[in-house]
Amino acid sequence: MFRSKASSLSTVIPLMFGQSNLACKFFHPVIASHGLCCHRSVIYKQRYRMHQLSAGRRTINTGTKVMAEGELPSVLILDIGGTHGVLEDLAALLKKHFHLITMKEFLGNKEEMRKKIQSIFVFECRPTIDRELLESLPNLKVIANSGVGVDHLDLKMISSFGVKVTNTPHAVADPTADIGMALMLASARRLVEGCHIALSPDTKYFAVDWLGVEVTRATLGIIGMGSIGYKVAQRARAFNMRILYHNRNRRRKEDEEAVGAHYCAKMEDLLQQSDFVMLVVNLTPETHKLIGKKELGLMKPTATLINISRGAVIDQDALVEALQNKVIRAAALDVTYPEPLPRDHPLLNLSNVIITPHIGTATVQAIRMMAEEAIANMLAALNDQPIPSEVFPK
Ligand SMILES: O=C(O)C(=O)CO
Repeated sequence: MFRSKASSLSTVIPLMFGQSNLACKFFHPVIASHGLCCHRSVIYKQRYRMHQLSAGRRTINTGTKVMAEGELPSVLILDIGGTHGVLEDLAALLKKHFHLITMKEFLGNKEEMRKKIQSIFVFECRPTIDRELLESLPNLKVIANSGVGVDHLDLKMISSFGVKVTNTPHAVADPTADIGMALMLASARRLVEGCHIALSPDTKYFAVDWLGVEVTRATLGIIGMGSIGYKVAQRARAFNMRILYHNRNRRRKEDEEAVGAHYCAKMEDLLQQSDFVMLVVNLTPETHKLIGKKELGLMKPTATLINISRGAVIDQDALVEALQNKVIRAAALDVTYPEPLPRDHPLLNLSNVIITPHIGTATVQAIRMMAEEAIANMLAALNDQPIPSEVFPK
């Protein structure tokens, strides 16, 4: 069922583009101070205004109509609802542009709300969207995912409803690369074990009994050299690491030289040479269980596997076996499948494993920046403007 692109928002016409950041900051210092610069009139009238949003290196222009408060386009929020300060902050940001409808409100008053909803904001990468929900929203135009990975969304099915999907690649790159580095360092230096020892009542211990390994000058193999992988390489360079990478497409020579990264056309070569292997690929049918028994067997027995992409990129049973049999030294995982792991999962009982609960983007700054990126995407989609970060089905 394809929906006509001419929606109830067909009256929304962008009039003017190109205002400077400075002018935007002048008009809206509060928003500008958070990295997003947005010129928004305080007078809610049927007038047309231009919004310029910029965060970091990005500058996104979206034309949007400034609407009466009660006429703001409605956005259905999946998985927000908490009372935590950050989420309230995020909701406040969204409320500047949208009328917010929580899933609970929607389910309690479906008939009344169905036709109003033009966009869905997916908070965190977990909640999925099914056919039934899409069928119930005749005016839905865009699903804005906060986060880069959209493997939890059926892009083909969503697109068959004429609905666009967007993500937030800019907001996630730095914090996710930071988590990759944090896991690599924590695993190398056995930080979690050290912390437990320091906290235990018996503080008589000998560091020589649990020596770590050094990250400095070691070889790091990055599998997946997109923007997050590249940010990891930039950080690793500061540790004088030898950097190898494997990617579908080789990066430009200038990019390689800037971080001193060497391309491995064969993933096997990278696995054999690396002291640390970091997974930073998207989860796709091609990368599902990319690292299994054979690949783990190619790694050095002293090597550490770090996963900041998606749990299903690793064959988890093969990983448990490899860790139990010391085929590799250790693993540090921000992602698993399922999330969270059942309490009796063997990965939770291995001393050479560190697991964090998918916190790549769990920072105050990233949550805000993801919301800003998602807002820019939604406004562009609703105004039939070029969408800064649209994701297409393959
Ligand atoms: O952005 C995403 O998809 C993440 O999972 C970040 O950790």
